[in-house]
Amino acid sequence: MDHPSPGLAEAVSLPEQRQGHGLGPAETQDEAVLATEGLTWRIGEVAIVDGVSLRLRAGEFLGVIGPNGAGKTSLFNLISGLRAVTAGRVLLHGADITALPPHRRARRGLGRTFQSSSVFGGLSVRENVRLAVQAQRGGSMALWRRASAYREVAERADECLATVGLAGRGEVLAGTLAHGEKRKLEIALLLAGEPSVLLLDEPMAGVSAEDVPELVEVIRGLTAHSDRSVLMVEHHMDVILGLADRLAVMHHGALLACDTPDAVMADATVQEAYLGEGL
Ligand SMILES: Nc1ncnc2c1ncn2[C@@H]1O[C@H](COP(=O)(O)OP(=O)(O)OP(=O)(O)O)[C@@H](O)[C@H]1O
Repeated sequence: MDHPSPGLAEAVSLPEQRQGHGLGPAETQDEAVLATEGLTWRIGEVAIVDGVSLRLRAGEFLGVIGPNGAGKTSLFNLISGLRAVTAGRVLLHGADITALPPHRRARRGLGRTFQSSSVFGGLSVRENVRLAVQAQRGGSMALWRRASAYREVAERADECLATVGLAGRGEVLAGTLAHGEKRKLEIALLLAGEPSVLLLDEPMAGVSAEDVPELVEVIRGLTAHSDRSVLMVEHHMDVILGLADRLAVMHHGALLACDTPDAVMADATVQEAYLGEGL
């Protein structure tokens, strides 16, 4: 997307907002739910993603930042299977999923939101989520012949809506939702797939300033009191600093740093990378 990256200086001066969920440092929780090893995507001679090795732990919130064009969305495309890697591996719960298509990665617990929406505007909010739950549970129309199965699907859909704060909006046509609520619905659709790892690509894009705090709280809730892990690209530094346990910084396709937000912000190489982009 074409938008200005915010400056680090602005971000550093923001108030501390992180609310840890009790995860210890890297050494005490080194079982990665998602790992990339030397992940590389080249177009001709140009490495768009260049040997990125990352580890995401259970319950962890890992933010991905970097100047425009650093390769963040491309990294997500490789992890979710939208693009085939040139080299390297993607591991989910220790299993190599590098060769699997996106829907099979999703079945194994890897959920992704897209910058473009997958919402059916002509259906109600609840109907959208019911369809997603039904798809997760096998999708056959035979499912609906059992009243109890229908009830279970409806209940699970309502749970997903409640989790994202849309409990009272089930009957509204999805196409009429404002950007902020639409993003919440997209997250509810993702939750219907019961993912253990969520990839969120710029969830605040297009959301009005007054809707941002509520959406931030919904996203914060995704890892609170659960083993769910989140990998999130976000340009709003105040938002990502308030959410992330660690930050991965990309620059020219490579991973420049991956550490606690405080350590990353103090890193001279990171500051240079942002300043080098003329910010
Ligand atoms: N299909 C493609 N063909 C050619 N170049 C591409 C393709 N996809 C991405 N690129 C280039 O790769 C680089 C990284 O793009 P990418 O969208 O991954 O960066 P990003 O960090 O997500 O950027 P932004 O923050 O602006 O969204 C950019 O220079 C982009 O133009």
